[in-house]
Amino acid sequence: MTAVPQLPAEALYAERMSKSFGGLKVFHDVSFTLQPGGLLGVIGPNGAGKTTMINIISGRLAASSGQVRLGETRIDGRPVYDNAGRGLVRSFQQTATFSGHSVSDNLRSAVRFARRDLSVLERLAPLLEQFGLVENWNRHAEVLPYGLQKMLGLTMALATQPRILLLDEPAAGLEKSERSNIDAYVGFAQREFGCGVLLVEHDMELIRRLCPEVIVLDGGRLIATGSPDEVLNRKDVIDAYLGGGDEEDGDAEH
Ligand SMILES: Nc1ncnc2c1ncn2[C@@H]1O[C@H](COP(=O)(O)OP(=O)(O)OP(=O)(O)O)[C@@H](O)[C@H]1O
Repeated sequence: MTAVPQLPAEALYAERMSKSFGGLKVFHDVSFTLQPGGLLGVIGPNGAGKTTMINIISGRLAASSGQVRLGETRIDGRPVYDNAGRGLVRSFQQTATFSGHSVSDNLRSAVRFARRDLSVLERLAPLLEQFGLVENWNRHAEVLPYGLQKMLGLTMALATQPRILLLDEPAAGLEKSERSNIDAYVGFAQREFGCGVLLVEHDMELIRRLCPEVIVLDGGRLIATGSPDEVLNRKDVIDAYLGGGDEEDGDAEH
């Protein structure tokens, strides 16, 4: 196998990102920086704009104004496979695996999508073993239990050998007992690939465990930045959650 070239470690810059759908402005002037190897949590009630933000950063949507850069390169609105080749990938809230294809084929597809070398799968071996994907190597993705499908989707994101990883509610749909897999996954991504991780999540226990810093979105605006304990004690953040009626999993307690 040929050696996999290491992509440069570059920071992700969101600069006054805004997004409108027709006359509806859903995202307003949001700016932040994610350093290489860093971990930034993103929280906010339902409809706050978290998924829209990931759609813009991953290239699926162009910002209406402002921009997103990876190092010096503007990436919002660029083809998703282009950004994956550059080392930026996202995971999906729901599972995003190919039905009718084995675990092995799904992972190989992810490698090919980002134009990487298959040797990257060797680097993933400890994680594949830990999640129970090795013992299901030749089974079709759709017959796996939901939690395993979710971990396959997340591991496919890592198979693109990313430097910036955008995680859209990785714990959604997982049993409480399965959620420590997300801790292991994020730790592995940072250690093995030096990933900068943007973690969108409703599970506040997970956010508190993993994230030194979070940003809070509400109504498409960035309303707070700080440590999870700092922001979750702020009145405007508490009001945003109470107003938003987000009671998913009962996790947004303060
Ligand atoms: N393609 C679209 N056209 C019109 N409005 C949209 C579109 N996509 C998202 N929106 C609106 O943008 C706002 C933000 O939605 P988004 O899905 O980004 O929120 P979210 O914070 O991810 O919510 P959740 O936590 O429920 O996943 C919502 O009001 C939504 O209805």
